[in-house]
Amino acid sequence: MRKAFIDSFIDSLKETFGLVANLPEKCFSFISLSKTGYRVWAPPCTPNCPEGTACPYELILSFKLEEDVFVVALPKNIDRDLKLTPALLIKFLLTVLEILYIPEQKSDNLLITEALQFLANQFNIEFFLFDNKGQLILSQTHSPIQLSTFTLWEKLSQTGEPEGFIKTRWGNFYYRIFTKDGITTGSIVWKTEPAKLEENKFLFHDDSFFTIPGKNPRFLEIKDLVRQIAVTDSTVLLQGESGTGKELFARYIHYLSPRKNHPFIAINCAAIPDNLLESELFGYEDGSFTGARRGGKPGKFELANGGTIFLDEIGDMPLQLQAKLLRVLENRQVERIGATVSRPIDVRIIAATNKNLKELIDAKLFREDLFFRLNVFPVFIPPLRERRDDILLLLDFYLKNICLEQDKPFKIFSPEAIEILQNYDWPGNIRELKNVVTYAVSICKGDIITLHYLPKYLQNGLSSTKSQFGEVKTTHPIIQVDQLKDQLEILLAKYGNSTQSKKLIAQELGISLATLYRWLRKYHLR
Ligand SMILES: Nc1ncnc2c1ncn2[C@@H]1O[C@H](COP(=O)(O)OP(=O)(O)OP(=O)(O)O)[C@@H](O)[C@H]1O
Repeated sequence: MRKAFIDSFIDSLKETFGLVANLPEKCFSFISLSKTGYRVWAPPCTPNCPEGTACPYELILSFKLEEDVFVVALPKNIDRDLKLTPALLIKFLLTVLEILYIPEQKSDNLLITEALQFLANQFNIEFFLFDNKGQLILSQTHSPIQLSTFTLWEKLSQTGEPEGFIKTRWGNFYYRIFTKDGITTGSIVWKTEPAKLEENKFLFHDDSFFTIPGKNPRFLEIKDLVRQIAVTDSTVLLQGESGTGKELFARYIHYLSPRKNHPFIAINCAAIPDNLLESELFGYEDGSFTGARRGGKPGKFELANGGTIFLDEIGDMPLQLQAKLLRVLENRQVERIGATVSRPIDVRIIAATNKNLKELIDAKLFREDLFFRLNVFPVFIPPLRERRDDILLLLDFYLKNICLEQDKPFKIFSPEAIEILQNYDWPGNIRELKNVVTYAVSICKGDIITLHYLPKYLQNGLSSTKSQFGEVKTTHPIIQVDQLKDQLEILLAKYGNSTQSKKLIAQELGISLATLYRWLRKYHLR
């Protein structure tokens, strides 16, 4: 058991940090084990170490397994410029905890829980580790205000998702629930310090957390299909309006494919002038044209070798290049401009377009044979207005994401703002939604994003969006009610309970005092 534990632990270290170094012999004289059999060091390990702060390691873990002593060191600057950040540590600890978290066998987790506490301390992370019944196993807090773990656990129990955010009066928390064989074994909740983008990036962008939000049944079917296609080597043609997520899906496919550790190269065929597109795609040989770089230059196809090339806006590719692309697809070889020989390539092709390729074929602007070559796996991504049930989810996703990026406390939308956003047409799809949330978060100083903080064109468009999409729904079950109640609680905490305070709250919410009293009665807040 212990051996398996250590093996998984080291595997997790490697997986998270990419590299785990073997410590030089000379270091061992400075490293001792504690009575408990392990120790975590932030070098220098002792004041006597001649290396001192010049030590090339960020962190050293030493531990004894039966008679063997293991020392694992994380180098400070490996080639990809690893920085030991709180986010990276949490990711690592989550990986380890998920593999090993067995509440009944706490002794086996001693190392990791100690390490967790040590690291939390080093990096100022506040966290709480619960067992499956909500009992606190381990915690680390710095807040002068004592956080009620009961409240935290209660909120956690209501979430229903394996990971996500909890907003409390004491700050914002991120949580992760652990399960083993489908049974909840425990959970960890940690406070998202006023997050720095770089440090928390992994939560949203790192490969191992790669996710495409969306719960609409049609969208889920597409995600399923894409997951199946991803593991094959087939060419994929992604179709959908601008901003629907074609590039995101292309990256998703690449990440899920066996090519994931090789390059993903994207090129937008519409953004590059026709005369440059050819050399960008296929490269050129030395001296093949005036101004050509000495020694020649590889094209995107060569750069993507072993990986995936994403040809965005393929409908805009000039006809003469379409012929050349067709040859690449058929022969799996590229010929640089000016070359006499072809080079073999091993590249998966994903193409995307927001145009109707059939119409372009009819207009003789797109080659039919190329279309058939590309259209091996067609994927249609629906516009946002056809999956309205995802609007709230995406708003929520971006709201949290952008608050973290901008280092701001979490905010919520007022019911009126949600009403407008929910009923808007979103011609620019998710890109537009993301921009609207970014705009609102940037200018809103309070906790609640009211109508006032939406771009003017949305504020003015209320009546037209109403008539365009029929009756505006006035309730959005669960989320809206929860949000409204939370929002009222926050404002009461902020302004107090007096009549004067309520006037201020009503003003901030843009509602009448009578409406505010009605809402307070409804949620038993007065
Ligand atoms: N399902 C989704 N969930 C969250 N964000 C998404 C989703 N789909 C797209 N996005 C975001 O929306 C923006 C636009 O996505 P993307 O660039 O992939 O769209 P596109 O269809 O390729 O657009 P275009 O045709 O204009 O190139 C990106 O910031 C992307 O991260």
